[in-house]
Amino acid sequence: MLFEIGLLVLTIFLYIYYEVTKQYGFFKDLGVPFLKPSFPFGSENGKKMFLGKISLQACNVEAVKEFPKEKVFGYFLLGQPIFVINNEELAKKVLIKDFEYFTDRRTFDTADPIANAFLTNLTGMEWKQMRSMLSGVFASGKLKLMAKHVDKVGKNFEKYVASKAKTGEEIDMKVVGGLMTLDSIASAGFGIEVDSFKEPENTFRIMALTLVGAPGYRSSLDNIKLFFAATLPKVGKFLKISLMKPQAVNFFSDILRKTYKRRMATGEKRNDIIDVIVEELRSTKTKKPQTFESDFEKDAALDTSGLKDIRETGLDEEILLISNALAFFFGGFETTSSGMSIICHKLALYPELQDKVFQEISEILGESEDASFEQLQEMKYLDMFISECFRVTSLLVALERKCVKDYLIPNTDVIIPKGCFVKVYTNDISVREDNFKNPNDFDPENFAPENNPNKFGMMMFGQGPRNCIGMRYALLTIKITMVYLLRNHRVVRSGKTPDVLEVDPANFIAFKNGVFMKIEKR
Ligand code: HEM
Repeated sequence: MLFEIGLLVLTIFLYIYYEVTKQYGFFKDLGVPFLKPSFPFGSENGKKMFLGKISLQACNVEAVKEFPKEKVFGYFLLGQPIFVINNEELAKKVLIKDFEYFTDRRTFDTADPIANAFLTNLTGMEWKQMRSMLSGVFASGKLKLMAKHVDKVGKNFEKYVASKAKTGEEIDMKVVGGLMTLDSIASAGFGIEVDSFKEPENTFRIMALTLVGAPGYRSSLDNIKLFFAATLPKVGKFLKISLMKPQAVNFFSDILRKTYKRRMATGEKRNDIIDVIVEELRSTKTKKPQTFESDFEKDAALDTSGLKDIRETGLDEEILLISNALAFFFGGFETTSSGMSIICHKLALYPELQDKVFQEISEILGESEDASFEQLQEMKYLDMFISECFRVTSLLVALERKCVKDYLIPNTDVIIPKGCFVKVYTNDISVREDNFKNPNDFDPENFAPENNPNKFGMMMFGQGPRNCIGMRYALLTIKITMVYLLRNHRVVRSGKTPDVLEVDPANFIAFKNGVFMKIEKR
């Protein structure tokens, strides 16, 4: 018996060894420089990441340090070859001009049909169909109606801030920004009004934290599962790995289903994401007109050839509503609160620039109690400040794409084969001397129109047709938060405010040791 068990273990080990190492000659055969791999973790940067020593971002930064002058090189994650593109022109080709070769991202093939239908998880024509259908969800007219829900939450946030100014307590902006973001999504997204500032333990919040696997709500076992689903999808599917905790999925699906049924039956409208998604689902024409409010959006134009009318696809409206609403939750919750943390950290570090932001807010708001959508659009210095925060501190240092048809890298004889992953390294583009007036300092004037900023240099929301679909909504929430934070208060450094925000290796959208600061009354 012992012999049989030993034989089985050996066979499994040999199989894993073969699967992991079979492509180790990949880059050598292509003549592309690469970071040498070793079993089982792959290249040294990948090994450090898997062992929890460095973050996902640092994994890419370390790789680039090895080949700072190469436009294209490779490394291995386990047995998976990863191309790195570290060149602005090539980056533009992969993300925008030659997008048809790189339409997909890494997907998580799970046992969960709702997660499998997330926009983030769709590929090829299915993705294009859904992206086109959702493209109107955050159009200005719709956003303006949603802004009222976020504004209400902003006022709760202001009361909370006032209470902290009185006691002089330190706050962790990642946590507080999370409360603001969550209540906004609850209201503008799910039609539910909660006040997490008063009642942080409310069921909606606990379930939301469980759903996204926020720090403290995700075990090491969950991280291992996620890792398998991302790097060995066949194993992930075989083990029936689910990305989301079933009780949280059921909780939100139930809310969405009931709300959907009630609204269908009563005709009730609240101008929130539920209404807008259903409207978009119903109004979808084969080719919807695309509207662009910036160059960033123009670069995201979708080639709509071959698209069907959504009603011909046979997809179920209720499932589409649930998966898209949850995908927005996933895409928007931790990212927006991390974005707010980055901004507030900079406000605390640069009080004189904070005064300029405040000055603009108070001039534009005047005596008005509420911040109107139009007033928010007028806040141009705030826009510049936010862009500069995201240029200097980005959540991601590289954007990932999957090559969907063999791609000959221009001016070389190297072909990126179909099926390979490519990391477009964006970090260096943000600090290139010729891209910004003052690239090495924190200076919102870098984004002043007269300084001709390189729109490609702020990659926080990605680039090209697969960029962040929620950017306008995220910026709206962030701007409302800044207005209610600063109009009567100021953010100041506290003993625990870090000089530099360091990403937590265990969670790429959280920061090591929090983002602490204090609030003072103006
Ligand atoms: C500050 C906040 C946010 C940041 C920094 C952020 C960042 C990003 C980034 C970097 C990507 C990948 C882009 C690429 O690969 O080129 C992305 C995609 C995405 N984001 Fe956001 N995001 C934010 C807020 C939101 C919000 C509020 C929503 C929804 C309401 C959202 C929904 C999505 C979705 C669905 C995708 C996938 C798009 C696709 O695959 O077509 N994000 N986001």
